[in-house]
Amino acid sequence: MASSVLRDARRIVVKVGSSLVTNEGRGLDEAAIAQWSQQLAALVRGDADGTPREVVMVSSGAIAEGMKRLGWKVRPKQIHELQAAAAVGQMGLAQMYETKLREQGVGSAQVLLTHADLADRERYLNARTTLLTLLGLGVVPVINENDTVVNDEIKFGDNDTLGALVANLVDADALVILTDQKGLYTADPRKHSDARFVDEAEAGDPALEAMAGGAGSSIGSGGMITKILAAKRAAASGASTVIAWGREPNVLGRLVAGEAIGTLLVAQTPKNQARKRWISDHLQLKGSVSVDEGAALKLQDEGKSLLPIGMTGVEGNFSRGDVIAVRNAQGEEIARGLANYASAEARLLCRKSSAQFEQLLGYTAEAEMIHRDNMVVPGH
Ligand SMILES: Nc1ncnc2c1ncn2[C@@H]1O[C@H](COP(=O)(O)OP(=O)(O)O)[C@@H](O)[C@H]1O
Ligand SMILES: N[C@@H](CCC(=O)OP(=O)(O)O)C(=O)O
Repeated sequence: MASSVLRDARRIVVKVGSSLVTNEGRGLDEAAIAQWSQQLAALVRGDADGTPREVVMVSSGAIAEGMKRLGWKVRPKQIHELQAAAAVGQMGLAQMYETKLREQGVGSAQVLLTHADLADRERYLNARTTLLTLLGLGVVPVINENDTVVNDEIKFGDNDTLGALVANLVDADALVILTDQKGLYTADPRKHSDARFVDEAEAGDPALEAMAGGAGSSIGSGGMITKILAAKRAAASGASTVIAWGREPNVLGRLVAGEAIGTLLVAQTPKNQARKRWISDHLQLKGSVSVDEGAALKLQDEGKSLLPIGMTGVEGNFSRGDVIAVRNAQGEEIARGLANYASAEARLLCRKSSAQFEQLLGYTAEAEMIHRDNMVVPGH
């Protein structure tokens, strides 16, 4: 089991912490970022086994790098000073990844997200679509929190949580958290010399939370507890997590080759099942669309997406990203999922082919009303 989790993963979110990226605050570790970029590029190209993988990098370090650039020795307490430091440091961070990935022949993209972006259904779908488009283009998104616009109450705060939410967002198969320890120990190894290493456990096992202490350095935030909770969150969409030492030579390449490195926290629910459960459990129905017999068959028998051409009517008021039901000609609910178009637009698109969307709406977004990845059809 253990060795196959990363080997079988096709879409991977990698998270690196501030202390690693910035050499515990001494400045961006160019050699380390070059190493990770080389490893990310190898995954994207599929160097190891001929299988290209999609990778998202979640990188911390903006505040630590900004503090260094501003000549600040002590981490400020004021939130606006932290935000200023993050804005300064993010420039260096993005530039460094861009340069190092380009040297490897791989494109990169900067994506800054907030909690509110992922809590809002429409922004969630927009972020998801953009990231999936980037991944499809073979580009590595480099993500950080958009520190400029958030305060303490609505901050992810630590990027472990952000990494897990990104794993949920893109339906990653695995989350790899690179840090300054070899993985999880039974207690903080900086304080307990007798702490034992944990090779593998179930993500979400409450016993893990008792093992984890806070951040070990003055640079990182969160410590192990946020990594344990991130693994639990990632597991909710079916992604397993590995916590490993970021300076382990070729750590990413060796993980996807099946080597057991670091601590593996295994997701208990398979990916597809987890996402579908999330769609059916967590979201309130905002409306519905009725479909003809042909569309109903495509959904129920062929597992296809719902296209507007098969829609005969739209009920209720909903926005892009809301959960809606799909009803057959008899009015029975046959599926539910995330709407790509708001109800007003959906009404215009009924019975229309995607070639007509631009003329009707003035723009084209997705060809589907509900993409099959965002849809639950009972029995499938
Ligand atoms: N049970 C534990 N096992 C390993 N490390 C732990 C544990 N509890 C607390 N830690 C601390 O967590 C630190 C890593 O978290 P953090 O400093 O936030 O790093 P990052 O910037 O990579 O997120 C380690 O250096 C370690 O001192
Ligand atoms: N977004 C901020 C803070 C993120 C942060 O400290 O996270 P981490 O070091 O991973 O615990 C930054 O880039 O500095």
